[in-house]
Amino acid sequence: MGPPGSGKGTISKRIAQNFGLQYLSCAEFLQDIGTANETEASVLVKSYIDKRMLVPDHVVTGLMLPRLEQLSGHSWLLEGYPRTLGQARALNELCQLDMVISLNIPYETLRERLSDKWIHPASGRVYNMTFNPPRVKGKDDITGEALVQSEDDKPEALMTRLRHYKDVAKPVLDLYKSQGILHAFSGTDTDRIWPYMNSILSAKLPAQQSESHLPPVA
Ligand SMILES: Nc1nc2c(ncn2[C@@H]2O[C@H](COP(=O)(O)OP(=O)(O)OP(=O)(O)O)[C@@H](O)[C@H]2O)c(=O)[nH]1
Ligand SMILES: Nc1ncnc2c1ncn2[C@@H]1O[C@H](COP(=O)(O)OP(=O)(O)O)[C@@H](O)[C@H]1O
Repeated sequence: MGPPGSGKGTISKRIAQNFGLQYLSCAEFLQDIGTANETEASVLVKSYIDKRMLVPDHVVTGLMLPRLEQLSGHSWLLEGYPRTLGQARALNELCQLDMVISLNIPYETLRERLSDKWIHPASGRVYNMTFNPPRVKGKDDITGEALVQSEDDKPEALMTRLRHYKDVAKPVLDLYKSQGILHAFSGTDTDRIWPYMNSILSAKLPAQQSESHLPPVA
């Protein structure tokens, strides 16, 4: 968990790779559904994503939980789910989480990072012009296509997203704190947070697993 731009995607991929976990990003999963063949669910999901609103709890949960059930027998890392108390309660019904990670990053750092963030819309690949720049300025490393900046990452939009994040996340963080599974990390640099996170995860997680690919979306 963490506010927009806190580095959830960046650090999740690092964790999944280092510990051999199946990685599932809720936003990417919903994006794939929204762009898949037209079904009732895909149209609904797309309509919320396009309005930059959270997909209603019962819809996102109805999609995520069966996906997680497909991963039973694997160890996984979820990014961006649960985001609301309703989603957290639904997930609790399915399984007991081992650990919840929360990133506390100062506002000024978020603002600076996001003003420097560029994405490749078709794949969702994310770049930062100082932290992880593309090989060729303005172009995606894999396809060579143009990178764009999101309206959502401009300072005015960021303030609104941040306020919204705090309101929605607080009860979820409180729940996980009461369960004793919340680990919060504060800092301004992913690379400085990483060694602490790595040592806590190393103490909790069994030896690395070898899996690296998710089973395909059904
Ligand atoms: N300068 C700098 N940029 C970073 C650091 N960690 C991540 N970034 C960049 O900051 C931006 C946000 O990182 P993400 O991993 O996309 O963060 P997120 O929390 O998943 O963001 P949302 O998808 O907006 O919720 C990206 O452009 C990253 O490349 C860091 O330590 N320093
Ligand atoms: N857990 C979730 N619950 C509901 N909707 C979600 C969830 N995760 C992602 N989404 C949908 O996917 C979109 C993109 O998510 P994300 O990349 O995390 O960006 P944002 O920070 O704008 O929410 C959201 O605007 C929302 O429509």
